[in-house]
Amino acid sequence: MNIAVIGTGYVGLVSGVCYAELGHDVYCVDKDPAKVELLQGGEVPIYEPGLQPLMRSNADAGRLKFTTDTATAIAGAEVVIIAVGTPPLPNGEADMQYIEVAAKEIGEAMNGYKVICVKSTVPVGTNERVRAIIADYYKGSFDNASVPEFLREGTAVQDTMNPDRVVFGTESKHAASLLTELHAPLTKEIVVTDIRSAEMIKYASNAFLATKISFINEIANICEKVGADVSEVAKGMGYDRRIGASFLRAGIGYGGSCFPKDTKALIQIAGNVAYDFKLLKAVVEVNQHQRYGVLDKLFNALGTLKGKTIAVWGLAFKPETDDVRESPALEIVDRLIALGAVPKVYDPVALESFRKVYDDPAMMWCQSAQEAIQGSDALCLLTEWKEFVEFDLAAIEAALANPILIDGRNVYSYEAVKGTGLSYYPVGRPVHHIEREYVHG
Ligand SMILES: NC(=O)c1ccc[n+]([C@@H]2O[C@H](COP(=O)([O-])OP(=O)(O)OC[C@H]3O[C@@H](n4cnc5c(N)ncnc54)[C@H](O)[C@@H]3O)[C@@H](O)[C@H]2O)c1
Ligand SMILES: O=c1ccn([C@@H]2O[C@H](COP(=O)(O)OP(=O)(O)O[C@H]3O[C@H](CO)[C@@H](O)[C@H](O)[C@H]3O)[C@@H](O)[C@H]2O)c(=O)[nH]1
Repeated sequence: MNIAVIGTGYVGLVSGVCYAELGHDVYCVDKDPAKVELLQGGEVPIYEPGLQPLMRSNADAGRLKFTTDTATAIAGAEVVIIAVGTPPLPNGEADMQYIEVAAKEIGEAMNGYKVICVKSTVPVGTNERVRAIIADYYKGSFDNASVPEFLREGTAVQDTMNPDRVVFGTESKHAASLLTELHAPLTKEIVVTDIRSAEMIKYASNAFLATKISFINEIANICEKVGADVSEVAKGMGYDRRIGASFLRAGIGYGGSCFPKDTKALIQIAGNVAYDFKLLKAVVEVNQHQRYGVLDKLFNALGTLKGKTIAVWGLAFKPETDDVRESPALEIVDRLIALGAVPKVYDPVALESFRKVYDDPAMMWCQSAQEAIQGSDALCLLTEWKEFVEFDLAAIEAALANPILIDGRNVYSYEAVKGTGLSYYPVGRPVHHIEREYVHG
């Protein structure tokens, strides 16, 4: 099949590479000439495990090409996939400007029948709008489909090649059979539905996962007060198949380019049809508040933050990515500076991407985890990178001026902390377990 992908962000690049890996001819287009030049030179502009070798092997095999010109990319394509950004507007609504420009450019370049798919996360009704824009410029026949994407950053290749399901919405039998043929090698679980339902499935899925996280974070906050252990609670809940074990890790709340934006967009989508999505509003509010737990614990431990050096391990919104969009670390570092502390920050891959969006003369940029903790008054772990999880706790204790460890991701076991002199502050787990013999596995 000949496929054109519009936009080479996470979604466009990963899906383009994966479609090529399935043996299709893929032409990716991006407006950003610097990005296209990098991609043409075999370099990947994002940190995503496994992506670069797959991209290079498919480019070398001639199945994957990059251009800045939409007409060139779509000329021979049967399927056109729009994967441009839909960032949040100040009121939370999704910004449709990139989608609309992409639709116009496709309309202008159309040279025959194609199936136009929207993979970007878009409000219900957007595919109809895309159809109308293209139809303004192109009078021939074409079909539309909503093909939402469910990949996670950090495991994007694995998720795309082994998805739990593929969802698409279309009114066209021909488009349905073409898209089924395209995705059949990936999974048996293909949900074919109408366009509006497909658009809603994406928002509903992200909103539900965000709800699970805020739910377990609230349980964690109660656990802290009643002396229960949220990781035990989550484990006990997760064995119930109706609940499921995933997305019940308590911590500093969700970040990233999707959950924060898509929850707020769904609240707006509901609001536009006069529906007050109370539950989701609470999910967002709980998430916003959850990150402040780190600061409360620092206050408890240190009394004041003025003049204190605070090691911050982890700036990315999750491990295995350099993406810092909506990372809770941004606000935590900002608050630390506002409170007169000196953050000593380190992340294995996200230092540069963080520096591009946040810099302050009051902070110290460290080149190693060890450098960040050396002589610091406390350590806050904000991203559960393997390097931090495996760090020797005795070495942390030795390096810190005050042996205070705020574990925002609950990565250390009581067993590991016991026997060290660290004052340990996890999320929703009682520290008195450390003092007594811990008998549960
Ligand atoms: N990032 C994720 O993990 C993820 C996962 C699932 C769904 N999504 C959704 O997919 C969409 C894309 O997300 P992303 O993170 O890949 O976006 P991104 O912002 O990282 O990348 C978008 C790319 O599109 C390019 N672009 C914009 N207008 C263009 C045009 N007219 N022609 C060609 N290129 C154009 C930009 O230059 C940019 O490189 C969003 O709607 C997002 O919500 C993202
Ligand atoms: O139990 C959990 C699970 C996740 N998180 C946090 O939630 C955020 C999002 O994590 P994750 O979902 O793994 O990463 P994303 O790459 O943002 O992927 C989400 O957003 C994408 C964009 O829409 C969707 O495609 C994916 O299906 C959806 O999982 C991160 O800050 C995590 O630290 C928790 O706090 N606790």
